[in-house]
Amino acid sequence: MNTITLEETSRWYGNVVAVNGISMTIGPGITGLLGPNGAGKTTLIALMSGFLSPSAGRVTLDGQPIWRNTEAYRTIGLVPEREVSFGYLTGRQFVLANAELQGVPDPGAAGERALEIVDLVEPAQRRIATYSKGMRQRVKLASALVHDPAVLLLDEPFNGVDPRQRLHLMNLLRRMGAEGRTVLFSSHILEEVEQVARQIEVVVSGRHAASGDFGQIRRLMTDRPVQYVVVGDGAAQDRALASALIAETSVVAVSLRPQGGVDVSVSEFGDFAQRLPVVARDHGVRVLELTPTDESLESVFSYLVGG
Ligand SMILES: Nc1ncnc2c1ncn2[C@@H]1O[C@H](COP(=O)(O)OP(=O)(O)OP(=O)(O)O)[C@@H](O)[C@H]1O
Repeated sequence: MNTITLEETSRWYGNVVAVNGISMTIGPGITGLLGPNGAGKTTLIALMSGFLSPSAGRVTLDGQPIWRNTEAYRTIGLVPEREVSFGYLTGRQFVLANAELQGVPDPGAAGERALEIVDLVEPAQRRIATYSKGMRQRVKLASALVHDPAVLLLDEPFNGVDPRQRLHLMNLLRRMGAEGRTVLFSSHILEEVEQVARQIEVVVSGRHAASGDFGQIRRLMTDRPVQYVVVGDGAAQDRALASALIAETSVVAVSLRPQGGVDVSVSEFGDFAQRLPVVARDHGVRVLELTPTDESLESVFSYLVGG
């Protein structure tokens, strides 16, 4: 129930392939859609919410295609990434307008209920233009909840939101997930996704790169080969360290840097982190610095897709 399925789904814009043959299933509970900027997250969410038709493949809700399916639209709530452009409306007016558009039986009551859920009843008489970033996210969430959707899709809901509001939003999502709704939110930050999502789907360059719980994804990301610079106390120490480290099973390559320090390629970080202090001590080397050299999220992601 309330399961979104993508089968070999692609979406292209002219000759740009934004989503490339993705198959995945999103069921009840919270799923994090993780990927760097431009990975295709917004396009995927637009496909799942029926805003875009797939160029190839199928996107279904409980077996029924979502595109142009009014029934599915009644089941899905969407919190888009873009800001509410009606800053001159009060929060209440905005949420009410959405309740009316959804055609719910009692739009006034539905709007109030949604404002209550996101804890915005009191500021609801103020214009949205006066809201903080976190409040603007919450008013979008309220408007997505007016028809009590069983499926909730949120595009980068934590972007630019301050830590306190972020916690509030996370708790809200947790509650929605615990109620048995299917909740999917996108993010480019692993830590953010880890904190709330039961299941994580990673997309990179329009492709489905990995899938699993946060333990599995974290392991994939930390167990990849990583480059470090280790700096000892002087050139002789660097040399001693280099020759000692190459004997370690977690080390794949070492080379001395002309400017000082040793470049070390590590296949398994956990083991290396435990062994480095031991090796340094055994060889009388003082380690002054240990720095990862390719820790950018992009390098992590490109490793996951084998790039
Ligand atoms: N309307 C469009 N026309 C042409 N190309 C587009 C269009 N929308 C998105 N793209 C391209 O498709 C790819 C995926 O974009 P998408 O917005 O889905 O990624 P994203 O993961 O949501 O990224 P971001 O977090 O930066 O929004 C990008 O290369 C983007 O430039």
